[in-house]
Amino acid sequence: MISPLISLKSNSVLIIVTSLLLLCINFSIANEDYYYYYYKERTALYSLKTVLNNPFLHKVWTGPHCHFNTSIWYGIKCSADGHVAELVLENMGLRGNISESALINFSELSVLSFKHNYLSGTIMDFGLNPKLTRIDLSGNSFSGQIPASVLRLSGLVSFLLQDNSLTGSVPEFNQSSLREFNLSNNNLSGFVPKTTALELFGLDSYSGNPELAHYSSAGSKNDIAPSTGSPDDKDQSLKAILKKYLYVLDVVLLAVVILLLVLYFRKAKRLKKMMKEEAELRDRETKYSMANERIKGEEKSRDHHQIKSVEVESSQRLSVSNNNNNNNNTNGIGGGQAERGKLVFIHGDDEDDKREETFKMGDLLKASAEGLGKGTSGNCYKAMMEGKPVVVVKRLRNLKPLTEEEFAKQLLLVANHQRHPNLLPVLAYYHSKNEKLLVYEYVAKGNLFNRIHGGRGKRDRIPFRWGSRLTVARGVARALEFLHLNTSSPVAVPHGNLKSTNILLGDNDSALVSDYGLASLIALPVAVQRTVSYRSPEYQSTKRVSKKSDVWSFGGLLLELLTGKVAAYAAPAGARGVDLCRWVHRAVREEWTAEIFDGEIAVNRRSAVPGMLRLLEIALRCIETSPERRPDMSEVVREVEEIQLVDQSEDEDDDHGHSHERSLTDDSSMSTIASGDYRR
Ligand SMILES: Nc1ncnc2c1ncn2[C@@H]1O[C@H](COP(=O)(O)OP(=O)(O)OP(=O)(O)O)[C@@H](O)[C@H]1O
Repeated sequence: MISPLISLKSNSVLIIVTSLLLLCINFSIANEDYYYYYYKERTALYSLKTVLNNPFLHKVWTGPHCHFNTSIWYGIKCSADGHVAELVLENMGLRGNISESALINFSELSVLSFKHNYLSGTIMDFGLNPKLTRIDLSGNSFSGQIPASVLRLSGLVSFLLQDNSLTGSVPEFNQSSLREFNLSNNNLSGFVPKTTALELFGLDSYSGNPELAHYSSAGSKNDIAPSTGSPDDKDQSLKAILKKYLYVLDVVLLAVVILLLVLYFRKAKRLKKMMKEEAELRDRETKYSMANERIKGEEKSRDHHQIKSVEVESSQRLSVSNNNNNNNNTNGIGGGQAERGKLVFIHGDDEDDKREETFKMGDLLKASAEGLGKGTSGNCYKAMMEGKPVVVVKRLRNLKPLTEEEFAKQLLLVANHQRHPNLLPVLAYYHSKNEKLLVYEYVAKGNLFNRIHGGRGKRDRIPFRWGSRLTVARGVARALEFLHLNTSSPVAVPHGNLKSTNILLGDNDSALVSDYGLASLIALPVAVQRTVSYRSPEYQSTKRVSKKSDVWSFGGLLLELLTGKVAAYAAPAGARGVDLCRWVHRAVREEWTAEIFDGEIAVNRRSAVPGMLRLLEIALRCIETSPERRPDMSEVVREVEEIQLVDQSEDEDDDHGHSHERSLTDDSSMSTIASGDYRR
């Protein structure tokens, strides 16, 4: 951006300097001209003084003859630029023979008068006195012809040459400016030319010329001879022409300089503007990227400290005091309708079920948070408050556009479902225009997915044995049964998203099913993405989530428990899964059932095998393609509970006499499963 400005600047400066240099040269030439002409005039005046030889003139014609337009020399007037403009020496009794070239150095001369003296010689050449307007040489003794150069005096007003001894013809004067004209009393001859200018003057102007006829009827053929001039004259005229050109050049150069300056300043202004705009743009970009960075930073810190971001909104608009002890709540939700900005604790209907409101929104806002994971319905954060129980905050997103009342109503349904030992209760919720939060107890042992798949092959992995898996299966079955049978709910709410990451592990491997009841809050397109039940075969035709689709999901969960393989439809982001239903069906069909079970289940426990096969059988019935052929959850619970829970310590025993594979293949149940007779 700067370089064009510099190049423009340097070019312009070069041109300006050159132009100024030329102007200086011109000026010095002009100056030199001035002095040249000044001294030439002076020399001519001195020559004239010598010729005239007049004591008076000798006395007064000294020093500089012109100082600008003033002169101390007698008979001389100067022009503004210090040249002789008038030469008037009248009635002084002057004598002398004036040369023809006596006036050639007076280029500015406009008035010449030597009238009434005794001067002789020929009439001077006026070829280099173009400004002459008045010539009065009357009353002298001039002889010879009237020079043709008088015809070139275009501004001639007065021409008085009477009373001399002139001979020859009258030149063809035709200057329209001519007002006074007298050639009387000379020895002129021929005809007075018939020109418009001369027609103005009568006989008096020609009288006293015996051989001169007043009008030339034939018209004079007097050619105006061009001034031949001396070499010096030629030099003068050349100089005059050169001077004229130099003036023109000066004007042109000056115009160029002005033009360049104008262009330079305009371009500089434009460049300055462009640079300013560019700087502004850069400034804006910097601000924009800084803002972007800031937003990114904010997003990042929101991810890590999500709860903190609520603080801004809450502290601005919301009261942090939360514990609503108002018991006029008929719906079972603590405090009835959520007051704007308050954390609303969810209680059961009866007094016994009242939760202790051990923390407030303010505590939550101050808590340090740790991200647990990004679900499709929102992100989960572990919130650690000082001196308070650790909780999990689920920041909901992709919600249906529900009003606060509708949101509270849906949570009421959840609240009514929550009082079961295998369902993770929602402790509280928070609702504002921009923020919807659910608060849960924190379950330290984590989720079933990590228990099955986490740390495989690592030495510190605690094996997940058959007894624990069966306990989990029972707990989940009971929780689902509870959800499906809950008649107190005005709307039947299937879980809709049953999968191993939504099953948390409490004490003694008790299952805590979470994430239930959210399907009614989430916008449908997102719900389709997240909800495992939507992947059930019948969803393609019915487009509805049902209790039977929950059964299908439960079947899938049992397969995951038994095989230790990740189910593709329920795999969290980043985990690759297999189509467990197809895989297991194939294994059963091809009678390599022994390979179905996770090697870690019961390393060498023969006693566990019947239960495992029984659970596999139940799982296969749950994943029947036709929903009608699937058992309902009550049936499933009964069957799962019939499976004998082997002594936990047996899980750990080593039975070196029987290999795991042999135990399974030897079992007669295998043939039952393979033949498909597990269906009741
Ligand atoms: N109360 C809790 N205690 C401990 N861990 C929890 C608790 N609630 C959720 N988690 C864990 O936090 C993680 C994120 O859960 P979240 O429900 O947001 O996503 P998801 O279960 O992976 O997917 P989806 O949104 O489909 O349910 C999961 O690993 C989940 O097991």
